[in-house]
Amino acid sequence: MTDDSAPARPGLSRRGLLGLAGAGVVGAGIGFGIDRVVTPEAGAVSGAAASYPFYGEHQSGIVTAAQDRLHFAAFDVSDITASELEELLADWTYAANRMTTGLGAGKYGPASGPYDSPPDDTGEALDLPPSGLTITFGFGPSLFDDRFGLAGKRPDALVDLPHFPGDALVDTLVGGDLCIQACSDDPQVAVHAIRNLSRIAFGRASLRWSQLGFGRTSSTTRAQATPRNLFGFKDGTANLRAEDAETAKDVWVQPGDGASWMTGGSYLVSRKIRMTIETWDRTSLREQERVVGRTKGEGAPLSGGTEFSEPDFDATGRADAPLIDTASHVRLAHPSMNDGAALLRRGYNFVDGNDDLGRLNAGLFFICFQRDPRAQFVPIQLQLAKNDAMNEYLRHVGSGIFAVPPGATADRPIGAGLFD
Ligand SMILES: C=CC1=C(C)c2cc3[nH]c(cc4nc(cc5[nH]c(cc1n2)c(C)c5CCC(=O)O)C(CCC(=O)O)=C4C)c(C)c3C=C
Ligand SMILES: [Fe+2]
Repeated sequence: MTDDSAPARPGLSRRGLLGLAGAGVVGAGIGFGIDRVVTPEAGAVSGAAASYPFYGEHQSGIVTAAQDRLHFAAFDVSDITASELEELLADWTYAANRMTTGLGAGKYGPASGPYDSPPDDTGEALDLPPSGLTITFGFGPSLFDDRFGLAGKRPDALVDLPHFPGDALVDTLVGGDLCIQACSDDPQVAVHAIRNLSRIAFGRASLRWSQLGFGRTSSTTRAQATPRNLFGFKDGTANLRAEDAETAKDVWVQPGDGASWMTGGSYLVSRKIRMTIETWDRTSLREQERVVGRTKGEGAPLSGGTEFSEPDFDATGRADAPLIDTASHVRLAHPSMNDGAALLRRGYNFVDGNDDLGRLNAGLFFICFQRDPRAQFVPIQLQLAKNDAMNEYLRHVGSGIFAVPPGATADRPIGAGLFD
């Protein structure tokens, strides 16, 4: 469908224009013909046609019903100026807004526009509906060093994560100046989004590391059934949910929390966690359930009840032993063990081929959102890293922390508050 109705880019740079159209010259008025179909009512339809608005008070992809696929990317910003960084964020905003409605990244589309220039969209999503695509942007601690004059804008909550006991982080899987989380129910749509945003960034930011995920490992709304992780257990049962009134205070940065440009934003922590599934698969069901603290079939707490029953950590069985083991994951991650702290989890399973020993390189790409990582992810992970029986089957190899600013509007691109 012909489209030129997307909101104009605020202050579009010549450089950005070139990036969006590839490396060539953009000719005015040529070839507005081929693009994808706009979904009429964002969020009102489900399935492949589902579409969530990019613009809004908060970024989408946080409390949005978790989609089934992920492409996550961390970028390093090149040797550019602060105003070129601002232009990059404006160009990303423009393209992200289009792609989440099912349009191509640029106004011409993959098979139109100036014939002697590269197309402004790569084309692999041309015939595909938006499939619930959300694109969520974040800023890593390193963005606030001395390169862009942003040191004074670094929120106190955007801490450098401490070294946790047992961490086996690999340098090439850690950090990043910027991140983009693309989620969709169609893997090709998520990959198309990251590919095009990366293409638009050419010369301004480059990929540092990236991760594909399949199979969500959380539910973020009450309507969603609980999925399973690669240990075969239901994951996401006790997650924060979009509909619950208390979720907002645990997820969104509130006025007075610190850096005012982050009000309405959130903090994302990512951990690439390798799961030694071959060892797990040789472990008895009794031991698997002891480690998790829930039943494998129903996902009910070992203290009894059904999936959504509250765990009773005081309940005891034979010889007065606690029914939910003191080292079980569920007990140690529970708010009652962590000063009331809770997380909105939004992770994905991954399998990245196999290692030299013939074991699947599999695990969970853990993502969580929160109002303040100093009071949420850090203490919970410290507790787990020290005491969790699950550690025997886990290895944390990648890590990232990012400030996720509030949502953009048609005239205020993502991260505009950094440059006020
Ligand atoms: C620091 C936070 C967490 C990490 C890292 C983490 C890794 C991890 N978790 C599972 C599997 C399950 N986790 C479950 C519950 C759960 N996990 C965390 C936090 C982290 N998990 C929290 C806060 C909770 C909820 C605790 C509660 O309030 O009851 C469960 C049980 C089902 C559920 O509630 O989701 C499973 C199963 C894996 C495999 C893993 C690393 C690979
Ligand atoms: Fe967990």
